[in-house]
Amino acid sequence: MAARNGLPKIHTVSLKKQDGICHDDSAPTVKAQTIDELHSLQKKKSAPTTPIDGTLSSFASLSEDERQKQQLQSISASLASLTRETGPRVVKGDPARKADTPKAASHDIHHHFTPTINVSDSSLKFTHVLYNLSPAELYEQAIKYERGSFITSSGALATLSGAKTGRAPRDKRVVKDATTEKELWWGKGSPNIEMDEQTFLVNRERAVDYLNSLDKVFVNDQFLNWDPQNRVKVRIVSARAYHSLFMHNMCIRPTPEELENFGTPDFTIYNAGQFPCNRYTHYMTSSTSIDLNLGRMEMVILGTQYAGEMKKGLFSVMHYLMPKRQILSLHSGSNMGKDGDVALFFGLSGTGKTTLSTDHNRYLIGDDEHCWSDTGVSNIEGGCYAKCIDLSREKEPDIWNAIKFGTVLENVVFEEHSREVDYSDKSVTENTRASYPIEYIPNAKIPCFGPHPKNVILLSCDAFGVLPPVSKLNLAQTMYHFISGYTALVAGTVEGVKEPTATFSACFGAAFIMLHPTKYAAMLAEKMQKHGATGWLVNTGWSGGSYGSGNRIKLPYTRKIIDAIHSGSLLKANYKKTEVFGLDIPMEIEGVPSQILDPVNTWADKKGFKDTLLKLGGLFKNNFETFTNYKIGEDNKLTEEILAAGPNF
Ligand SMILES: Nc1ncnc2c1ncn2[C@@H]1O[C@H](COP(=O)(O)OP(=O)(O)OP(=O)(O)O)[C@@H](O)[C@H]1O
Ligand SMILES: O=C([O-])CC(=O)C(=O)O
Ligand SMILES: [Ca+2]
Ligand SMILES: [Mn+2]
Repeated sequence: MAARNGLPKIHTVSLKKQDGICHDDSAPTVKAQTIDELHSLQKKKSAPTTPIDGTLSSFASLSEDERQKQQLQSISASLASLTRETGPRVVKGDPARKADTPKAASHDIHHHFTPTINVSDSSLKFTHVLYNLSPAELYEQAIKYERGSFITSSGALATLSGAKTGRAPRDKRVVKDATTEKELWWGKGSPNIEMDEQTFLVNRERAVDYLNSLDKVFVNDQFLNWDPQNRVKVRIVSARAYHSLFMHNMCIRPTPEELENFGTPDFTIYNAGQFPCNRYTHYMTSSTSIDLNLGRMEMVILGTQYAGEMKKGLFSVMHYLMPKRQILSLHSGSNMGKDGDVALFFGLSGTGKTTLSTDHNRYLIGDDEHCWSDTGVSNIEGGCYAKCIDLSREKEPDIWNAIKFGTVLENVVFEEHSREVDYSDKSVTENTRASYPIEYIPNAKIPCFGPHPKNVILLSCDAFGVLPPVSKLNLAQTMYHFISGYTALVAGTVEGVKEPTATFSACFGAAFIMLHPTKYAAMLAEKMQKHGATGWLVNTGWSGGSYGSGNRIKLPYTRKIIDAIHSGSLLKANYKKTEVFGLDIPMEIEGVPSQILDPVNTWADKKGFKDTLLKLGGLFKNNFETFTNYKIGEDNKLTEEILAAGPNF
């Protein structure tokens, strides 16, 4: 019975057949003749999408081939650099896949590209374009080619953003030309650090040549702004699947029909973040440079892979484009009640926009960037970007549940084997983040727009612990606090107790505004007045003492406060005025211990409270000095009222 190699011979004839009953559970064999053929069966070709309504579309008369050709030409034009004046020879698909090699693919597509005068090796090379890939395809790209990409136990894609785990505002530059010199806010306090057109082109060339040197680049064609009248078409060219998936989540995703008719983008990002800028280049002060050119409508990213630069770079562009159309751009979250009452949540990073706008009892319009036009509020984005340090299922269930397949989880730490994320782990950074499409929140309001706001909530995380948990503001106070844009987060907790430092960031987003803060403030005042919105100041920070002795106000209490604002019940409460800041604070709120509503009650050290209050008041005064010479709105009356609405002592 032994076979030649000494092993027992295997019986291939089923013995079971002999009893007349068929126990054979094997399925029919696959049709494929080879392994390659078998693998080719795994992926079904999707049917080519055709425009739904031919009369509406300018491309409707085009054949599929023609349309594909125009799309590739448009991408090629985006990637044009001096080494290849006509743009690279682009071909769709992953170079690692045999079927995608230029020979087999669209060889007819690039025949019209005549060789350039300066033929270089790069002009002979094809650039493979991975165009608007799906999350599943991007997962595969990330896991195969990008170190640090893993699937977590809930299905999210964990990634590392590299050396930079936050934005680099000091490395962000804006081209100053004849137009922007007049239009933008420059100088002290402004986020717009200048560069010239020539330097921009040097960096652009560096980024584009880097991208063109790669085997493949990712291209996302997407939209900003859910208001159909004011939609902006954006193209993002990047080198990482992580970046492509992040933008897939954060921008508005086009339907197949919208993508077919996309045409030329209004704005293009070249993200060459893995590659540094050249420090011998004029203006460069580090190896990171984020460059915005409003004339060319382009942005170049060198030397940082932090994905938030793309999101917030586009936000800056909206802060330029929208006010030109009398539309106010806002660093705010927004949600809507069952009765259609809309609230805005302003606040600097980490103050609670995402946490508090994501409310199981209300419809989420958006968590971070909005436009307020004559027709109401619209979200700029298609996704949310939540902080996930110390995230808990109990306190933030909707965000917790949104961290699933398709979500990008930046810089989190997970258990090696189970891939269970430890949200309390700050080993990589404290700024761990989750980026997910807005529809991952169960009660998202899609399309993401709503009527004019009823409540405007200014969030401040006061680590000094002297601002009341909630105050009702009049219009002048709302403007004063909007222009001040105060928060005091504590930088790092690693080395024990640290002094809180005050941050003042005009319009709760000085890093993103392009015009002088008073321009946005005037628009906000006008809109709030016209639509009768009420302003509120909510401290999501410390109570019972400054950072170190007090504690952060419990999230469930803040939620109760926000509930009372939404329901209108807080408007009817009894109020008293505070010292120094002159804020109107309620005496009671359902579900919140009354004694915490006046911060002085929570401090054991009363003198310490008063000293800290005066110290913060002084910081506000100092900061506001920059704005005392500016007029806000049409008449001087409002300006005077605003100046008087600050701390008084
Ligand atoms: N009382 C509170 N109110 C709000 N947030 C709180 C409170 N206590 C703790 N937090 C925590 O503070 C953080 C608020 O971050 P959030 O993501 O909402 O910031 P954000 O305003 O959206 O900032 P960014 O613009 O950077 O996205 C969350 O991690 C939340 O869990
Ligand atoms: O841009 C980021 O990194 C996150 C964010 O929303 C902010 O800082 O306001
Ligand atoms: Ca947020
Ligand atoms: Mn933000």
